[in-house]
Amino acid sequence: MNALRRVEVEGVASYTISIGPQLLADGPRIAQYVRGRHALLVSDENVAPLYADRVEGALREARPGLALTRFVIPAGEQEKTLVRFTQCLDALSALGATRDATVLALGGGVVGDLAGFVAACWMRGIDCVQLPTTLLAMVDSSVGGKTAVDLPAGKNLVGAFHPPRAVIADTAALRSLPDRELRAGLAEVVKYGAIFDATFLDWLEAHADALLARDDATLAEAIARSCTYKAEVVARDPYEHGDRAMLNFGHTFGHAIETEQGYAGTHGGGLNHGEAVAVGMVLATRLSAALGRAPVADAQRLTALLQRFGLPTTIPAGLDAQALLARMRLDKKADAAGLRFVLWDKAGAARVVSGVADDAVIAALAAG
Ligand SMILES: NC(=O)c1ccc[n+]([C@@H]2O[C@H](COP(=O)([O-])OP(=O)(O)OC[C@H]3O[C@@H](n4cnc5c(N)ncnc54)[C@H](O)[C@@H]3O)[C@@H](O)[C@H]2O)c1
Ligand SMILES: O=C(O)C(=O)C[C@@H](O)[C@H](O)[C@H](O)COP(=O)(O)O
Ligand SMILES: [Zn+2]
Repeated sequence: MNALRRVEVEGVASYTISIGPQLLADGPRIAQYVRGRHALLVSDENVAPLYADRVEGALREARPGLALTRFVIPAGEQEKTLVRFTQCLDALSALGATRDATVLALGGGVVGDLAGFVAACWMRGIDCVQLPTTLLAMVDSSVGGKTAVDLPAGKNLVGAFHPPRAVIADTAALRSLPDRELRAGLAEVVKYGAIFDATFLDWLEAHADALLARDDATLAEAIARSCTYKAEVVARDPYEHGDRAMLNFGHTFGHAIETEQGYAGTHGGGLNHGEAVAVGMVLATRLSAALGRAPVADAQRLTALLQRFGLPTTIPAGLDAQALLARMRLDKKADAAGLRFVLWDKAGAARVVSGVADDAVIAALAAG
């Protein structure tokens, strides 16, 4: 079934997530969210050759006279930087973008986070339409308004909450996605089952083969269900003062791994975000079990599902436990009292826990 699906994100700045095939060629659908006379399409060097002409052509046809330019970065996590942020602002200046301008983020989470942050800052905030092209971006990064760039010291350390004007996920774009990136997206999909709904884990186990085979209807269902989980918690807690922090399950460990690897990611021989989160979820379940939470059987089930999706579940060789712990001190959940972790009570239930002893964290890391 290839019908259009819509998920609404409620709240002060409510918006619609549209999910379906060929939406990047749907000029009127995209144009309805472009208010002014200026638009900047931000993309990367893998995605732009595949889809930028299609989006721009459709948009120009739907909106003759629109001043539309393109800013393209090299692909990869190492490009989610303040340098690219500044260059992107320069592109808006060159365009003469006014306050009703729109940034179009065409790509994965790297492009989405960077472009969203640019939109948050230009003239103190302009519209951003997210056009996610990776599974990870469709199920997670395009939704919720977290925008950021990385610093050498830590992931997403500079950013803003800036909800998108709309999210338009063209599921046909997933056909060109490398297998490794599909699997990375599945890590964040598994996360929703782990923290919110054990029956979603049942569904993922039952549909693992169809997801890996990129069955259109199954992928669309996984995207819509993931967006629904995220939309609910983001509507309740847009600025992460409370249970939105559950979405950080596996991320304290995962971000430390990404940072310690210098954001090498897919393009530099390291773990990408989804892979690092997969390892991080396994470490978080181990830490949870050591602290008397999370039945061992549930932890084994989660690990098995991640492995079935071809995701790593152990820390890459050569990373030092003390160095990773030091990285975690700049995690955004940490406060004056120290580190806070999203720990697991059981499949489908998690909570934020303060005061976790360093020794317990080191022990979880040392077990691999
Ligand atoms: N803001 C949030 O809430 C949030 C949530 C999760 C992740 N993130 C961030 O998202 C980033 C990871 O995003 P990602 O996994 O999408 O990685 P990514 O943006 O690096 O994309 C992965 C790779 O796939 C390529 N690609 C993208 N779409 C393609 C397509 N359709 N066909 C062929 N190639 C394609 C890209 O060029 C890149 O090489 C990280 O920086 C992470 O911190 C943010
Ligand atoms: O939307 C959220 O909230 C998330 O935590 C989603 C995460 O998957 C994502 O990686 C996010 O960027 C992490 O946020 P951070 O605040 O830890 O940088
Ligand atoms: Zn994430």
